Amino acid sequence: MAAKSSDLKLLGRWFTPFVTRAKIALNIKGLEYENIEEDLDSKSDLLLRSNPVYKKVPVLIHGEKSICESSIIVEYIDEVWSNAPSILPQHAYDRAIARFWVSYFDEKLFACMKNILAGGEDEKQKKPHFEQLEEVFVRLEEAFNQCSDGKPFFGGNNVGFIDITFGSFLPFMRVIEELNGKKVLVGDKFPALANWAANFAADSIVSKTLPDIDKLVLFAKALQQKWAAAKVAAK
Ligand SMILES: N[C@@H](CCC(=O)N[C@@H](CS)C(=O)NCC(=O)O)C(=O)O
Repeated sequence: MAAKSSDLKLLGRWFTPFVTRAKIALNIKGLEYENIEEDLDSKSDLLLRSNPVYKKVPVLIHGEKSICESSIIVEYIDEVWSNAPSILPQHAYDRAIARFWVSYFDEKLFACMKNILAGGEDEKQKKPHFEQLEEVFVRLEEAFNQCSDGKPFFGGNNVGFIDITFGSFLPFMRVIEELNGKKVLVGDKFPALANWAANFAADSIVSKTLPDIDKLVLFAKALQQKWAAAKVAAK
């Protein structure tokens, strides 16, 4: 099904990995869409009407219909525009495995990364979260070797569902590395993942969709200051 840009609107915010997921999926399918930047401190009526339950971005508006939650948006895009390249695997079991890892990223990986960022300069507070991050990477290194079958991506030769959802967190991973002065996704510990990350970032569609790291570092520093001020005010 072809889509005109007037048919598709994406309510988002440039820095969020959840929005990046939707953008990569739209770009993989070659779909034109209107990108609407939301002010999350003063949400638009359109966002509040389109996602009345969570009031979060991303929301994909297709014609008159709203689709919420980033992984559901990616699945929706893949189902509606089912032309190649496919984002989800062809076989039901492989799709189940991909959904398992996508939910793992949201449960575990996102929490670790958020806790590290929230830790600011406090090394003691951040230590257990860095340890958890390493555990997550150990699991994902294994998962990559099982899913990729010797190919460059979790999805095989092309960027797929796991690649999009995990890979959208990579810019924030780089920010964590930059702010903490150390590499976390390192080739000597996680050779398959480090290689995957390089392939993912170099993909022609992904590379033009990921947010700028320098801009993201500035954003993360401002966010840390905001969190620190809120903590002081709450004492
Ligand atoms: N589970 C959601 C998470 C989306 C999310 O957390 N969005 C954040 C930006 S990163 C948001 O809109 N926050 C606004 C708010 O919480 O008020 C998804 O996958 O789409």
